[in-house]
Amino acid sequence: MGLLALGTPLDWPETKPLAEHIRDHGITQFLNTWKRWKDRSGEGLLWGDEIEYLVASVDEADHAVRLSLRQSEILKKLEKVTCDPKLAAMKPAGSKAMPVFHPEYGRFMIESTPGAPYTGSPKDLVTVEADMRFRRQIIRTHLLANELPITLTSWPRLGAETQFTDPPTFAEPTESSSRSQYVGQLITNPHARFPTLTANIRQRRGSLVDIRVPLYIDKNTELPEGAKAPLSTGLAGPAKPEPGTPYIHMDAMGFGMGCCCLQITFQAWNVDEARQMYDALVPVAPIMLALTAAAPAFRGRLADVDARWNVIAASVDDRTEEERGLKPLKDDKYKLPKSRYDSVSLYIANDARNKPEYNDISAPINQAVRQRLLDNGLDDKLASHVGHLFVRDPLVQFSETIDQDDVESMDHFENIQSTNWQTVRFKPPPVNSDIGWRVEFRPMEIQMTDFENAAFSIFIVLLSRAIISFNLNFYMPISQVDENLQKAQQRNAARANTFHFRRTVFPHDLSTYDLESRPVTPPNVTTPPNGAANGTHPHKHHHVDPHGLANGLSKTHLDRVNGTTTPATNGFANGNGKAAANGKANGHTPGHLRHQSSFSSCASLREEDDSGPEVVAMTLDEVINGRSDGFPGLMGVVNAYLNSINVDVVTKCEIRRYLDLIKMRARGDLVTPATWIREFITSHPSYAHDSLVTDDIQADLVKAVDELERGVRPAPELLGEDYVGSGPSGCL
Ligand SMILES: Nc1ncnc2c1ncn2[C@@H]1O[C@H](COP(=O)(O)OP(=O)(O)OP(=O)(O)O)[C@@H](O)[C@H]1O
Ligand SMILES: N[C@@H](CCC(=O)O)C(=O)O
Ligand SMILES: N[C@@H](CS)C(=O)O
Repeated sequence: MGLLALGTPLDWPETKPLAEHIRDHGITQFLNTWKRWKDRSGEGLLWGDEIEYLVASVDEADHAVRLSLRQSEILKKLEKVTCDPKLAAMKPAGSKAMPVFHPEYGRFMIESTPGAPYTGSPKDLVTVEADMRFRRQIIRTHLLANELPITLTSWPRLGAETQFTDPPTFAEPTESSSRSQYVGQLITNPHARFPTLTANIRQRRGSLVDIRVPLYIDKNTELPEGAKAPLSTGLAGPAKPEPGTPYIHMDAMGFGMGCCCLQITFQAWNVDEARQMYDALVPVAPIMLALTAAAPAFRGRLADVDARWNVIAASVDDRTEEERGLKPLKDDKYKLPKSRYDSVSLYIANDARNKPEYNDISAPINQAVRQRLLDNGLDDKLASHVGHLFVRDPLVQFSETIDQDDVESMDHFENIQSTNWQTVRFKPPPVNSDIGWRVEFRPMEIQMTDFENAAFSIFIVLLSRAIISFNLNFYMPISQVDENLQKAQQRNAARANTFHFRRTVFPHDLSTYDLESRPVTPPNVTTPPNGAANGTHPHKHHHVDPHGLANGLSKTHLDRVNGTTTPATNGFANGNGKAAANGKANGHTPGHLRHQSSFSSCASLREEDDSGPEVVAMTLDEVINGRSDGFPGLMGVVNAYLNSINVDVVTKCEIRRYLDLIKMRARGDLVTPATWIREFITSHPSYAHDSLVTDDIQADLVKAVDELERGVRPAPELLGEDYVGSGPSGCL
């Protein structure tokens, strides 16, 4: 969630003339931070998740479930959680502090974060689910008896024809900040930031936002009025629906920013590591969007997409007609190919592997900003990144904070930064804090259970460790990443689509990797007792061992990175290539997903074959679980990382439960939440094959989602046979 300052918000005509002042001081603030932090190392990996919830209000008499608008009252209660001794006594053993709850855009939304960031130690990773469940439990106990905390990405009937909020709200097309014909002011968090963002986006754009999602056509679907009309404006990115495609229309920021996601923020050792991690995660973002897809319905209708991304992109699209290329540039400065909420357009690492040809899409840059940063000693890649963010205008400014102390504040910088909602965010250190350079991973959709939310968080954290430890190379042209982001949202993308991905990811020339200059073993990971470790290895090593250990890395390479390697004996991967093939894990896989689980999907890794094209089309299964040509898959590199560190047996078993979910979903053995929700809707007795999600269907869906989360409703096709809600994992 962005900057929540207090004050008197300015409307768009008042904000616009301040844009240059805000940008100018924003850059001064960034430079002050840069000077303080450019050579400084932080404490290494600390990370945290953000979980967004919708609060549902059940009306048994009407057989309807609506969005509860009691965000403020609920948050007021949740603020006191830290000092409630009864709740403190219930805190899970692994959680370091009581959780924190935050407001979000929708007046029906709550966000939670852990009270203190986690480390990357495997023991810490396995506490994440309990912490998430604790947070949900706390919310649950602060709701009314008929309210439920639900982690659905999109509320199917937001903005639909019959009442969808509790208390009832009505569209006020001449009054509300969005001017929507479907939703009223009261769906928006009343904090000045949110109505002001909404109104200023609309005013800057010069019209209401215009969101068009392809409609899922069933045999009795009545085509909406205008279905045959050509689309004049619409979604960011290349995969717009063709003219005449029937679509679901939405016209307010709340349709997008009222969606929920799962975000992960990592702290890096230093700025270079943050830039490296950012770049590596850019191509991973669409993959994880496809794998977590959970939004098949909007405004009471089934969509022909499975994910929220384009909806939010269009919901905050403040570009004028000139900027959107509909008119020649006259009053505006830039033609802007993307909305403020969209995919990353530039890689930023100062790395020889970040080649110009990978930055192959139009990414307008504020050249004055770029030049100022260059003049102050920044390199071109970072200067261009900031210059690219700073083509945008500020959207929310308070009259009290126009003049700031540029040494003590980052607010003007954050004003622009926090309204550039990209798939990955590079976050400079805050002022007056020990927090260092961070990277936020933002594409994932929220999952219905905390088991899944924990699984995806843990997977991404482990992937980030693998990226850093092995200096992985995921670079591919950004145009192909963008194509993937569009494909990721298509219906059934996880199972049916292919995605561009790089085939060779391990560094073949390690001379690009300066092992001497920094520690590469994350500080919170147990260093093997006999390990020399920590990046002080003197040798240069140039090739991945053709004989390939279980994990696809040469022994020498692992020795360099970790001080030692014991893949065959540490009980993780088994090196014989059989576990993945026969579907059985290392002889002992108790608990959840037991029937099909295997920890070491990397077991059959071979030497990467670097002949042939760099980037190829892969199924999601291949991107995650690897290919027979030696591409290890994202799971392969995660396993290789885990093989390279010491982890006790119980912790390994716990981690395996989470990784198995990812592996099996990628393989298509388990469905995505979007598929599960779509099937629930289309097989509901009240569904008339007309694409409509009625109150009746939504009521049953929301109850089912709650039951699923609590573990009282089995859904083996989504969660595996052994999912037990908050019950025991079977690993002890
Ligand atoms: N030093 C740290 N390093 C990494 N993550 C941290 C650190 N401190 C807190 N976090 C985690 O970062 C996550 C986001 O917190 P933060 O306060 O940055 O949110 P935010 O400013 O609202 O983010 P955004 O608006 O970019 O989504 C939380 O999960 C929090 O636990
Ligand atoms: N809820 C938004 C993210 C909001 C934010 O940037 O904090 C999403 O689903 O992506
Ligand atoms: N919560 C997001 C979207 S409105 C922000 O504050 O930036």
